[in-house]
Amino acid sequence: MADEFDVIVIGGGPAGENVVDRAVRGGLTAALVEERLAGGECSYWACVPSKALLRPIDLAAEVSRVPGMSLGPIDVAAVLARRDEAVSNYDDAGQVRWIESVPAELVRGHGRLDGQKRVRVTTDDGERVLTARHAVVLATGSVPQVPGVPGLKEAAPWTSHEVTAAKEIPERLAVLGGGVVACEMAQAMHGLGARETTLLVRGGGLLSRMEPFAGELLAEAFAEAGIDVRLRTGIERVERPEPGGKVTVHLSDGTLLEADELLVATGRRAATRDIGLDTVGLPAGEPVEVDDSMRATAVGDGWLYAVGDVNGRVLLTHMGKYQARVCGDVIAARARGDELPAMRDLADAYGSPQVVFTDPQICAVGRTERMAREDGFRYRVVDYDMGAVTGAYLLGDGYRGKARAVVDEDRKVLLGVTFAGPGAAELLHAATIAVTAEVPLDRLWHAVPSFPTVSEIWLRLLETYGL
Ligand SMILES: Cc1cc2nc3c(=O)[nH]c(=O)nc-3n(C[C@H](O)[C@H](O)[C@H](O)COP(=O)(O)OP(=O)(O)OC[C@H]3O[C@@H](n4cnc5c(N)ncnc54)[C@H](O)[C@@H]3O)c2cc1C
Ligand SMILES: NC(=O)c1ccc[n+]([C@@H]2O[C@H](COP(=O)([O-])OP(=O)(O)OC[C@H]3O[C@@H](n4cnc5c(N)ncnc54)[C@H](O)[C@@H]3O)[C@@H](O)[C@H]2O)c1
Repeated sequence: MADEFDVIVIGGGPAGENVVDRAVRGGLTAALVEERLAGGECSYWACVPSKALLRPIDLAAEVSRVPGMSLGPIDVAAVLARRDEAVSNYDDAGQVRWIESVPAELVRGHGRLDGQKRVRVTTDDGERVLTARHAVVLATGSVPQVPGVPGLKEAAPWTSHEVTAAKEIPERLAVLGGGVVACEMAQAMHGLGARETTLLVRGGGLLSRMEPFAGELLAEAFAEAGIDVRLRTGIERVERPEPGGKVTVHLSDGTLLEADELLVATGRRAATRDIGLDTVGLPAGEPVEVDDSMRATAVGDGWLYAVGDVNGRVLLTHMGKYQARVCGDVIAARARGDELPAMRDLADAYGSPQVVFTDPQICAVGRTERMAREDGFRYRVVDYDMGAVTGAYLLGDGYRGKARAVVDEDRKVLLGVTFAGPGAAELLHAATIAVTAEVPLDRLWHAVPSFPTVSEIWLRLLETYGL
């Protein structure tokens, strides 16, 4: 049986869902193919559960900084129950209702491209072939990457999938990696009761894509909390004789580390190994390269698009959703015969905003100093101690934080901003607006921050710059 739709989207995560929404708003019909749960990795095994696990730890840290306030021990069972509620108990009925309301058709099963504008879906009942009048969109996301260290795969370590869905907190947790998943989940597990948490970090610092001071502040906070961060430490071999039993990790310095669980957080790869890319002349297993309208650059006739993690541009939900809005609008405009729809992905090029939800929070948008240098800008760096702002002092004793602005000296606009400090997440969008809208600094000077908020950091940064 062949079914025809204007647009077929493979992958029902945040990116895929948003393409469907925009394409249908643009007057098209759409099918969404999903093999697991509608809502994707983000809703069930990534953003949502990880933040549900981190929130009580963040709050406990806030309370501990205010004299006269104290919290009892965290009720771990209640935290895990709230996490389960946040992921709708791994039930996607709410998402399905939303998809139906768009309206779009949800096709449950594994989708594969089958040549131009065709998608073959393996369903529980057999197979269904869908054809697209205008476009097929790949939104299959990404999967955890597990390095080929001897014994590692056989040890069946946790990845982000298992740690975000944890039913129990391991007593001793070893974490491989020093990126975002490693830092967030190490702090979550430690805060929820892991007695020994050890980060094994290949490089010289945490969060290496951020400004170096961000990782340093976080490492200090980890050390104070008793999380053992071992920099420049690789792993050579892993042993786990009993499935689910004790893990022994052989480290590059010749020592051994024993743990009850090992979390591998060493990055992700595009989920493109088994989606029929070969049928349209693309290499399986690689991200699908796209232009700024999200069209796959290597496929003729402009019918194939890719949004979200699968295109490898930026592995963040909000950026995948933004790309999806661009993509849905572009497909609808092209279907109407508009050859040059105005909608284009501009934000990725500025540098996408990101919040790492640790305590301290690490928030950044645009270019770091290193990126500004590598991209050939004539720039100046402006730093300020966030703890010296009255609003930060009032949030709690011992507030430690740092802000950095990277200024384009030729155009007098911001190239990037980083805030590292407790409760900094909500500061970030102001920075995103200033960077993306390229607000001139002498104009930004007139955006007066309220006293006594941490936002006064903006005033201090501009004063330090010389305004
Ligand atoms: C632990 C963790 C925490 C994170 N926290 C944040 C955060 O706080 N903020 C943030 O912005 N980002 C965060 N991210 C990143 C974020 O999860 C991803 O960027 C986001 O999920 C990407 O969305 P997507 O729609 O591209 O893919 P996904 O969410 O991965 O969805 C892809 C969907 O496609 C389906 N699929 C795949 N192949 C097929 C196929 N062949 N047929 C049918 N269906 C298929 C999958 O089942 C899945 O449902 C986090 C990631 C991790 C691992
Ligand atoms: N709050 C958020 O925004 C958030 C939270 C979690 C994840 N994410 C997204 O998910 C993506 C994946 O996160 P991640 O932490 O897995 O990846 P990452 O790229 O942030 O970090 C990977 C880490 O693993 C290390 N590594 C890589 N290969 C290794 C190897 N063979 N041996 C030892 N160490 C190795 C890297 O040096 C790095 O420290 C990120 O790109 C991020 O954008 C975002």
